[in-house]
Amino acid sequence: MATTSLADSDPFVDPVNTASDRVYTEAWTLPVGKTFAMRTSQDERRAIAVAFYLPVRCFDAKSPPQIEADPFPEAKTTQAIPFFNILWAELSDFDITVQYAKLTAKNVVRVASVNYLVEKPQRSYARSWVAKLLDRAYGESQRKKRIKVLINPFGGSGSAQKWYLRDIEPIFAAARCEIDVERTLYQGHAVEIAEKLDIEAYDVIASCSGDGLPHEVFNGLGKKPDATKALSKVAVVQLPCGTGNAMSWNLNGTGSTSMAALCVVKGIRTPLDLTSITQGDRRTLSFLSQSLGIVAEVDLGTEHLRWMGSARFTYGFLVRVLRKTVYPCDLWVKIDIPTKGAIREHYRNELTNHALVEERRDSDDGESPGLPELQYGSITSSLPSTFTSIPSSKVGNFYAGNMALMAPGANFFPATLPSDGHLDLITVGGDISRHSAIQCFLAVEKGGFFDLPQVNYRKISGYRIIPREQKGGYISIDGERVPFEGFQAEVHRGLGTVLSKTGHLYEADGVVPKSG
Ligand SMILES: Nc1ncnc2c1ncn2[C@@H]1O[C@H](COP(=O)(O)OP(=O)(O)OP(=O)(O)O)[C@@H](O)[C@H]1O
Repeated sequence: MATTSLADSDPFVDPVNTASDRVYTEAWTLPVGKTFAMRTSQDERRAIAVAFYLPVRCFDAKSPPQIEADPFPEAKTTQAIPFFNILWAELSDFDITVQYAKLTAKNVVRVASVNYLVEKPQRSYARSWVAKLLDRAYGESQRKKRIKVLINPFGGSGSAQKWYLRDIEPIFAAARCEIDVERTLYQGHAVEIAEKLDIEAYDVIASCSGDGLPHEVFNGLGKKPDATKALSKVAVVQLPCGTGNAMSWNLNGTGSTSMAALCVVKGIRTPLDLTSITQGDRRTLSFLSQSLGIVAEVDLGTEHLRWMGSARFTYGFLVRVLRKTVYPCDLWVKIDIPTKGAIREHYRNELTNHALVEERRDSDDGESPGLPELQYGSITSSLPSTFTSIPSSKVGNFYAGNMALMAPGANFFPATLPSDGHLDLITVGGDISRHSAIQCFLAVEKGGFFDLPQVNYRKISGYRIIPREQKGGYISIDGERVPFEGFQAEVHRGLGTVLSKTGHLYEADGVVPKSG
C-alpha cells in the first residue's frame, strides 16, 4: 500500500488539490536529456488513475500520441501515457526509466518503456519526481502485489498457458509483482490449493480460467479454519481464459487477458458479497449466480450442442419458449427491497457511497473464525419466519445474481453492487406469451430488461427453493451443475474480496447513469 498522503486521503479527491501537494505540483516538470522534459498533467480531475496523464516530450515526431484526449494538445511531439497504464518507474545511476502498458491493438496492451538520462544536479529532484509519479500511478492500489497464479491448462481451448506467458506475465513482472505460478492438474485442484494457501504470503489469487476456478478458489479459502480472515485478506481475481469470463467483465470491463492483467496490477481491493448455499448436508459459496429454469437448462442442458458455438444458447432458449416450458417449485424469499423504484433509489445512493473497505463487510465478531454462522439455518432447518412465500407453480426462470453481467453483453442484473449485502432476484413466469418471452431475451442485450413488466426484480438476502413435479432438471451455481434438489441461500455482506477499478461498482451499465 502506498504510504503517502494519497493513501491516507479520500481516494476520490485528487491529491493535487491538497495543500501539501500544491507547492510540489508547481514544479512538476522534470528536465531530462538536453532539450526536453517529462511533466505530469495538472489536470485536476477525480483521483481514479485513469483520468491522468504523464506526458513525455520527445524528439520523435513519428511517435504519435497514444490516446486521442491529449492533455497537452499544444505540443505536437507530446506522448501522453495514462497514469493507469504506468507500471513502474525508477531512477538508476544515470537515467530514469518508466515502464508502461502501451495499447498496441484494440484491447491489447504490451509492456513498453521510456528511458532518459538525468543530469547530476537533477538527481535528487528526479528521485522525488519518481516517487510522486508512482503515487499518482497507483493511487490507493497496492504496489508490488504478491500473486498466486493458477492456470487451467484446458482453459481457452488449451491456450491459457500461452496467453499467460504472452499477455500477462510480462505486465506483472514490469509492475514488480511477486509471482508464483501453478497449473491445476484435475477438477477441484484449485479448491485444495486455496485451502492450503499461506494467506500471509499472498495478496491475490489470480485464475487464468473461466469462472469455474474462481468459484473453486472462494470455496477453498472458505474451507480454511480461519476462513473469514482468509476471504477478507486474499483477493480473488480472474484473468479471462474461459468462454463467459463474467468475473473479469464485471470487475475489469474487459475479456482481454493483457488488459485484465493491467487491471489486476491497478485493482482496488473491494469486498464482495458471497452467498452460502446449503443443499443436502453440503455448504458451498457462490460468488456469481444461481439459476433454475430456462437459464440453467439452456446453459447446462445444451452441452451436446457445443458445435453450434454460442448459437446453442439462442436455439435452446427458443425451443423452450416455443414449448412454454414451466419449472414448478416452492419458493420462499427474504425480501429486502421489493420494488424497482426503490431498487433504483438504493443504487443511486450507492453510487456516491465511498465507505472504507472494512465498512463494506458484515462485522467479524472474531468468535467464529471459520465461515460465518448461518442466521437462517440450512435447507434442513425449519423455514425462517422472515421468509415470504412467492407463488411459483409456473416459474419459467428463477435467476439470482451477485454480479451484473453473466457473459459479455448479458446484463441480466444491472442493479447489482459488489457489497450491498443483497442478491438480485429475477423471476419470470413460464406461461407468459411467446412474444413477451422473446422480448425479454432481446432486452438482455439491447438494454431495458430491468424495466420490462413481465420481469420481477427484487433485492433479497436469502431464499429457499424446492423444485416439484419434475423428474429431473438443471440447477446451476456459478455455472456449475449441482444436484436437482432443494437448496437454501443466505448472503454474507462483503465476505469475499476482489480487485476492481472503482472499489465499489461493477463495470456494467447500472439502473441509473453512473455520472448522475
Ligand atoms: N487439469 C485439469 N483437468 C481437468 N479439469 C480441470 C483441470 N484444471 C481445472 N479443471 C476444471 O475445469 C473446470 C473449468 O474451469 P474454468 O474456470 O476454466 O472454466 P469454466 O467456467 O467451466 O469455463 P468456460 O467459461 O470455458 O465454460 C473447473 O471445474 C476445474 O476444476
